Formats: sequence, C-alpha cells, structure tokens
Amino acid sequence: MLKAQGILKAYGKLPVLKGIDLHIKESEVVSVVGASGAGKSTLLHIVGTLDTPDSGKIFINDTDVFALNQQQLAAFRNQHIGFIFQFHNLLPEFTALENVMIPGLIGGRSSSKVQKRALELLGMLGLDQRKDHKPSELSGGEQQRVSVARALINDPSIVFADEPSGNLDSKNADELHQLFFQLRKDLNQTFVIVTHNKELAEMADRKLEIADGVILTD
Ligand SMILES: Nc1ncnc2c1ncn2[C@@H]1O[C@H](COP(=O)(O)OP(=O)(O)OP(=O)(O)O)[C@@H](O)[C@H]1O
Repeated sequence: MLKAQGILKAYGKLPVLKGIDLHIKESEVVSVVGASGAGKSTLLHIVGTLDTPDSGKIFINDTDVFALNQQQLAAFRNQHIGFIFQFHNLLPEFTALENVMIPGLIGGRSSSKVQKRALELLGMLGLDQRKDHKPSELSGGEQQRVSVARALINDPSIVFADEPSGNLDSKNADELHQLFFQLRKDLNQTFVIVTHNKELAEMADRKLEIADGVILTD
C-alpha cells in the first residue's frame, strides 16, 4: 500500500527526518508516537504528499508520487489519500453533507453518486440526523466524524490522521478511536494515525515510535 524509502527532511539547518524507511500494508491501522518535535507531523505530511522530502521516495499503490507533476499529484491525492486533522477544518458555510461531498465533486464524479456515498458514510458514522447542520451547529465529536466521512468520500487507499482526537474529550476520543477500527473492519480501510493518546497508540496493529528523526521502534 505505502512504501517510503530513505526519507530525509531538514528545515534550514535543522535535520528533522534522518532516513525513514517504512512499509504499510492494506487495512493496517498504524499509530505514530514520539515526543513533541520528534518529526511525526513532518513525516505524516510527507508520506501524505502534502510536503516534499529533500530526498527519498514514496510509493503509494506502486505509484512513485513525487515523480508526478503538480497537477497529477493533486489528482492522485484527491483520489487515493484521505486526511483527518486535529481541528476538523470543515467549511463553515456548508452543511455536513456538503462538506463531505466536496472532495468527491472536486474529483469530477457525478453529484448524484457523490451524494449517495456521502449519505451512506454519514449513516455509518451515526450522523443521519445531522447532515443538514452546519459545523457550528455540531458538537466537537460530530464535527470530527464529519471530517472522517469527508476523508473517506473518494474511497481512498490510505487515510492519514494527525492528532485526530487531540481536541476531543475522553468520551468522544474513545468513540472516534473505536470508529477507526470499525471502518477498518467494514471498509478494509488503512489508517496511519499520529497520536499522543496512549490507548489509541496501543490499540493499533503497529506502533511506530519516532525519535531524533528515525523510527526508533516498530
Ligand atoms: N515549516 C517548518 N519550518 C521550520 N521548522 C519546522 C517546520 N515544521 C516543523 N518544524 C520543526 O521540525 C521539528 C519537527 O516538527 P513536527 O511538527 O514534525 O513534530 P511533531 O513530532 O509532530 O511534534 P508535536 O507532537 O508537538 O506535534 C520541530 O523542531 C519543528 O519546530
């Protein structure tokens, strides 16, 4: 599913990633842990193609992603990669349903197909009754579940989550964590999740510990 080879990244003179090699299989749930500043978000952004490494390669489904031009990469990201962030980043003027549909419409699928899938996903995430609400009318847990549905709208190969429960209370965090495993079971979904939450880190199939720019334990 995902292969990273020899990833190096520095910000100015500060080396942040010092040679990361990583393989992730389909339907794995992988947690990424490490001290603040260890480079977890940097790694997630690079394997998620939001940022580029100084050297090294990333293959997602055998596509050498950094060999694509900007336009091809944007299309690839839209089709194959989902993102969930700590702050949901939903668009405030749009309803839950519209927010979930947007990446599908950008990908050029017909609006009726995108809407059908968005409604299915909102149903799976227990949000049937919330589809016409705007983000400000939803609880924090509901907002984050809408962002999960949005990440899944194009049936991505892999979903990257950066501190997805960092902004939730423990009850909502636990529910969100259960949801990741439910989605893996129901959809075979692959997740790579940066987290400071110990329970989630331990529940994952694999826990990667990043320290000093390398994978210390896997
Ligand atoms: N755009 C940037 N420009 C300069 N330095 C950066 C940039 N992004 C991150 N850094 C630095 O790179 C290092 C790694 O940051 P990163 O955000 O990847 O850490 P992290 O492990 O995700 O930390 P946290 O758990 O606090 O989110 C830190 O020293 C950070 O200050």
